[in-house]
Amino acid sequence: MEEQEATLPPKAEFSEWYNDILWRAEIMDVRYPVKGLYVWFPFGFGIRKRVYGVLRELLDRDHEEALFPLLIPENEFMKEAEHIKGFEEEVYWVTHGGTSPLDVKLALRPTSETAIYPMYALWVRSHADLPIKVYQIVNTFRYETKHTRPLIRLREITSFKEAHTVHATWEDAEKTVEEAIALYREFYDRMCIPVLISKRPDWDKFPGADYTIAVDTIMPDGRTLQIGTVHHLGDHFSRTFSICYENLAGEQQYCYQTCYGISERSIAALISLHGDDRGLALPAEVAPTQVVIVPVIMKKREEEVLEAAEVLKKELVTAGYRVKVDTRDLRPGAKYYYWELRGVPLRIEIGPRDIDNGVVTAVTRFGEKSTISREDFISGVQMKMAAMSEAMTTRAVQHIKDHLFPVEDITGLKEVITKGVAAVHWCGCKECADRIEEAADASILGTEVRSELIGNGSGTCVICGKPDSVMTLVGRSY
Ligand SMILES: Nc1ncnc2c1ncn2[C@@H]1O[C@H](COS(=O)(=O)NC(=O)[C@@H](N)CS)[C@@H](O)[C@H]1O
Repeated sequence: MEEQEATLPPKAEFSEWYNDILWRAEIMDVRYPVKGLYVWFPFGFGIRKRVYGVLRELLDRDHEEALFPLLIPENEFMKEAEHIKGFEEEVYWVTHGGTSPLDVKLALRPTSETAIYPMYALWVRSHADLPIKVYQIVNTFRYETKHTRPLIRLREITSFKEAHTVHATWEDAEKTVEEAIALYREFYDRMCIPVLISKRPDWDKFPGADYTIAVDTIMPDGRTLQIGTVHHLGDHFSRTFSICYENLAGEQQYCYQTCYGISERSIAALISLHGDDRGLALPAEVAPTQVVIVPVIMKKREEEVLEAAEVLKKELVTAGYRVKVDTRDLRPGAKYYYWELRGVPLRIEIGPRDIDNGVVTAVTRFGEKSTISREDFISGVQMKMAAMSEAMTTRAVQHIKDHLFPVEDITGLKEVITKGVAAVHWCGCKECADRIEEAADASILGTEVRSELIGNGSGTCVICGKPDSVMTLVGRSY
């Protein structure tokens, strides 16, 4: 990569900041010659690898990972009416093999229900085969016509984790929906990303689902980003694809299903929520480099300092950290900038005076400087890392609080909607929803909000004044 220029735009100019940081922190190369397709630089891929490593760790507790084909024959894709309606404008088709036209055209999976469920019909014979809890992490393709944006709105979704489960009863599927929500909460807690979980309005649920629970966060510019969804599919797909089992009475019983997905939007949120004017700030768990050691070179004792730095590195590596010693021939300030831009949580400086005093200097990514005594070095680093993640979570929660506005009338709604998410009471009827969305030039995000930041009490509808109206989030989204 050519040398990075001096500075990032301020994060307040979020769109410029976001595009710039993807380049300067070597996350995404957006120069690939197909709209909506982008290249993962090695450093960015290192973040993805660790973020999805956490996701796999959580899923592997009680799911199995599998892998289904990319290409879906038209006859299977076209089986479920609502699903088709929802995706027919977005699906890519393969029509030729070489120069020969295919007798059956093949869809590039936009999501894999219609690839997986014909196979589930073969896998489920009896009650004993249930539940199935399988996921895959693949690329999927959606011909998005809205503004594409790296990590946020792609035409090739490169990191699409999709779980597809099969159950004997509607209630078993509902229980799995709740478990999936809990898993997503735990995953985003580990990313230090606060989430707003709500039930999407019926007109915005996944095509073919009974209902959709969405996981949203609020980006620096106040717009929301949907960073996960959990769908209860009822028996819509099992009837379409004949996924059934013989029940105790010997009758054919249709199964009940769920599916839930996360994409690289999780990484867009990680970058956007924690980054600042100096660059990325990454939770230690997913930082490609967790500690950078910068030796303070003084000519007369250079060898001694470099040796001390290598000893510190060895101790950190033994303790399980990902460490770099920066011995490049650069001014210290240029080194600090380089590693801060890449979100390294902790910098250790070691010079002759530190050696003489038996300490090292520790500087967190947020600029807190302190000394750690040499004998407590590892435990000192461990405490700093934990404090950093705490600080990240606290800052991100404050950001959500600062962009969440309970309002009681349309005037209030119009005032706050450019700043963030409004919480209003809505009676649940479509007419009032249309009036809310029109007045705010924003969308109803969801009801049944599960967040300690929002009360769930009922109130009077912001449009028609009907009492017992429900707490509802309204916002502008990516
Ligand atoms: N074009 C896109 N680019 C990046 N991420 C996307 C895109 N479209 C959807 N996503 C993400 O993928 C998640 C799952 O997509 S979805 O359509 O809501 N749900 C499904 O496809 C279901 N089959 C569950 S896997 C969404 O919550 C959203 O975070």
